[in-house]
Amino acid sequence: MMKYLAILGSTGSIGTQALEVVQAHQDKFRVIGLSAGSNLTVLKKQIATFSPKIVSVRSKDLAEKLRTEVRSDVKIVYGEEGLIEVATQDDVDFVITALVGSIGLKPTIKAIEANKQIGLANKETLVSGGHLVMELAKQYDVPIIPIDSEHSAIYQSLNGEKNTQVNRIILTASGGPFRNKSREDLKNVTIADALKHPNWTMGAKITIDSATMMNKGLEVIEAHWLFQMPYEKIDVMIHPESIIHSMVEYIDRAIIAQLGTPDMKVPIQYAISYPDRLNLNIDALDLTQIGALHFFKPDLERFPSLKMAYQTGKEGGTMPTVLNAANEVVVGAFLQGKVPFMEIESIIDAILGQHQKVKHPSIEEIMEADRWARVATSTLIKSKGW
Ligand SMILES: NC(=O)C1=CN([C@@H]2O[C@H](COP(=O)(O)OP(=O)(O)OC[C@H]3O[C@@H](n4cnc5c(N)ncnc54)[C@H](OP(=O)(O)O)[C@@H]3O)[C@@H](O)[C@H]2O)C=CC1
Ligand SMILES: CC(=O)[C@@H](O)[C@H](O)COP(=O)(O)O
Ligand SMILES: [Mn+2]
Repeated sequence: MMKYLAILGSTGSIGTQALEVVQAHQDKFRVIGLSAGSNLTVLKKQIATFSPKIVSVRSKDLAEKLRTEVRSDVKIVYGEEGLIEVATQDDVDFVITALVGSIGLKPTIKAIEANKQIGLANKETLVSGGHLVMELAKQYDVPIIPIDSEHSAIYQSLNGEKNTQVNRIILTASGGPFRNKSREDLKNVTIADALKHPNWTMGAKITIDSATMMNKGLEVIEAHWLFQMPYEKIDVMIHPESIIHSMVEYIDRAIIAQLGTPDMKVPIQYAISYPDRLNLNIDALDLTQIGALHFFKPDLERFPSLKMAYQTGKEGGTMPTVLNAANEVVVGAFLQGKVPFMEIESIIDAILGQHQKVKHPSIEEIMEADRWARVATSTLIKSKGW
């Protein structure tokens, strides 16, 4: 049966790979909606190839510019309302959320309320408002199928098993580009160094998160919500080769893992075609070529972001919302050369310390905490004068 898709963040790393999968399986998928931020060059090519009915861009100006450059039968919308309109189109069955940042939260909520299935790459949505998203998904009986590679691996390893039989979830982490650097070495790293992920080619924000290991911290919170697991049952293991994408240990101590070459097309195809799988024209994993896989315990003093995410996740309420928003702002500032790499964590820690937690936040309180954290983080960065 044909599946009708909307892709939020179609011009990014996940969005473009999702479209590659779709293009190779045109008999199964039809693209109804796309959304970009400001990359009109890529978006125009996607419009020409996939003929969506509706596309959204970041701002009114960009929407007006695009309107003069594409076919008049494509509806062009913009901003958060535009994202929501794309995600809730009547004929869409499945929404791929591949936006970066908590901007994805509201459109995801609206898509669930419109009974759309969700393929979720946008982890910040669950970090910021995980309790709301999961409650709604349950209420509307809408599946949230992870695209993040670790969570897809867990989803695949859990397939058919009961949650109550799980002893722990083991998230693997590459350790990022600075896995072997001391805190002292980190004082001299550059933006270019931080953007060199050892195993994955991804968008800039998640690549910096991998370098601080905040990515793994966000993924711990993401796993807590997706799999309804207490934090005590979520472990992180450094695995530099990124071949085992994550594993589940059951109460009988059996461990089930998902392995593969690091290629996001695997979790993307799994999410969009679940419960079936699609043929992918990618390299097969040859363990005899790899020879050895390695595993280490993460050093939480060496990677304070991971420790901070566990603590913040356990505190709950609006604390993870603030962690996420502060991280988004400070990573953006790092990428503009305004914050030294070593100070990313101290800024987030300071903002968490200033926040008055709301225990059981509504969507409005989540949005307010997100706004507050963004202003507080920008103000703190400016005051430092780096
Ligand atoms: N890349 C990867 O391999 C993986 C990514 N993820 C997660 O997937 C999500 C996407 O990551 P990735 O693809 O790497 O990110 P990219 O930065 O490559 O892409 C982000 C997408 O979001 C769009 N966008 C950004 N800001 C806005 C905005 N304000 N309004 C509308 N659109 C916006 C961008 O548009 P434009 O470029 O046109 O401005 C782009 O289409 C993240 O949450 C990430 O953590 C998870 C696992 C792996
Ligand atoms: C591909 C993917 O899912 C990323 O989240 C990746 O796992 C990042 O690598 P790290 O393990 O270095 O955070
Ligand atoms: Mn991941």
